[in-house]
Amino acid sequence: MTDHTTSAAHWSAPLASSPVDATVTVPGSKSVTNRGLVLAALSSEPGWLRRPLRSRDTLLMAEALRAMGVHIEETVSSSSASAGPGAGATSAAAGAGEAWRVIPAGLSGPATVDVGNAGTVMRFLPPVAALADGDIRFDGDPRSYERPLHGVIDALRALGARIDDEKRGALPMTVHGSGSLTGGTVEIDASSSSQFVSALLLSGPRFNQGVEVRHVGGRLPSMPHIRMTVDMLRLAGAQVDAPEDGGERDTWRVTPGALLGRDLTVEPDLSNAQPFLAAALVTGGRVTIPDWPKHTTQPGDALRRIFTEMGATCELDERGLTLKGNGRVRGIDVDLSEVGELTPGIAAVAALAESESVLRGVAHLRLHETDRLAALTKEINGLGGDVTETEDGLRIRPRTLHGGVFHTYDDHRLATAGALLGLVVPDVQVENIATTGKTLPDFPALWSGMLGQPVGERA
Ligand SMILES: O=C(O)C1=C[C@@H](OP(=O)(O)O)[C@@H](O)[C@H](O)C1
Ligand SMILES: C=C(OP(=O)(O)O)C(=O)O
Repeated sequence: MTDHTTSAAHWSAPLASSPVDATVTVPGSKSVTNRGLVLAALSSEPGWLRRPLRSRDTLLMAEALRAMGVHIEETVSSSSASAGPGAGATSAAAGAGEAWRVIPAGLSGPATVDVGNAGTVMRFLPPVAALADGDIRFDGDPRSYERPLHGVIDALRALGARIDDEKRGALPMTVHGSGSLTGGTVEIDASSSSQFVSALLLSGPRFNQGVEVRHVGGRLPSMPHIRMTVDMLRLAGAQVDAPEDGGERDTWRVTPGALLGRDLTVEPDLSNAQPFLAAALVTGGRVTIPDWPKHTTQPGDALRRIFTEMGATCELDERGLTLKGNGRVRGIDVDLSEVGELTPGIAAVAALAESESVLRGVAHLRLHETDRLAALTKEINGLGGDVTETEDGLRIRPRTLHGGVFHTYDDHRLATAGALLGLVVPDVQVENIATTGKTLPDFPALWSGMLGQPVGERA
């Protein structure tokens, strides 16, 4: 966690005056949208992405692919957020009917890619760049220089790519694409990010020999995200052998072959549904998220189990997922390795619980948007909490919290965690709420809408 002193305006988190009762339509999944864009760009024919997420991370992905020659046509509605038909009903930017048409073209440089602080862009695109004809320069936010990338760089070199990485294993760097990549078998240590594996698999069908990726090293985090990669590759026509099909442990094989243009509708982002569901849990209210998929590889689906253990009841039916709270929140002892991106939101709920929580298996969060373990500890304790960092997670003990500034370190999930605390703790000021735009466009309006407040009243 770097010391953060930007003077971005503070946002007065609205306090819930009564139990939340709302239906909240959340925008599309970041992880599905960015995989969908990459696969469509590598296809042999045009495809559609319907209800894509339009947020900083996905717009950076689209812009980067355009810079390499891909055509992406957008149908965008005029308003970015609107209050729903009644108090407490609200919908988001990526409304139904919006779509991106992706028309692949010969990938070429020279081009520059701004990765921002998007793990999916900085990891998924270097293999794409290796397939381009020309130099592709990668740069991004200062934090992107600190996030691990060595697994992708070393693997691409082993598979035949030429890369100049001035800082060795990190951004900024230039991939000298030669129009094709040999491919083959490669060993990587992906214990710092599952995105290393996903990155190599996504472009694998286009490598001359395909790719076999073997993870060697500590525990691989975020396995559902790797399953998402495998599922989406198969949907696009790729042949993939994965460990869950009885294959070798920690080994994936992608056969070379053409990818097909698809018409894909993006699921709502279940991890971004988290603050809204948590709002129902901590206020003893009720929130429904429409279009919650019956089957999904998104890690956010684990919220049904985790929040139930923390005291909620969850019901999945034709209206979507409805979570009800009863006004009491239990602590939890849980391994979050598979669903690391849910940690900030769970930590915020745990800080409001009646009993102790232990969150385990998430040491790799120290290398996310910020050092999330240090940031959560400092900020929750800054509001009077009792959080200690463990080797691989957090221990959170019940304490009565008070108001104050909740710093967010350019981390969207820190910002939504602060908003949640401010729902029940008076006078919480969240620093730089706009950072939520990394994956969740216009969060303040969605939050106000959930509370039945006129949009923008508190923003
Ligand atoms: O592939 C993906 O879409 C993601 C994988 C995970 O990354 P890590 O394995 O680096 O945690 C997750 O935390 C991130 O938000 C999205
Ligand atoms: C870790 C996250 O993002 P990224 O895709 O930048 O890794 C996240 O969204 O929680």
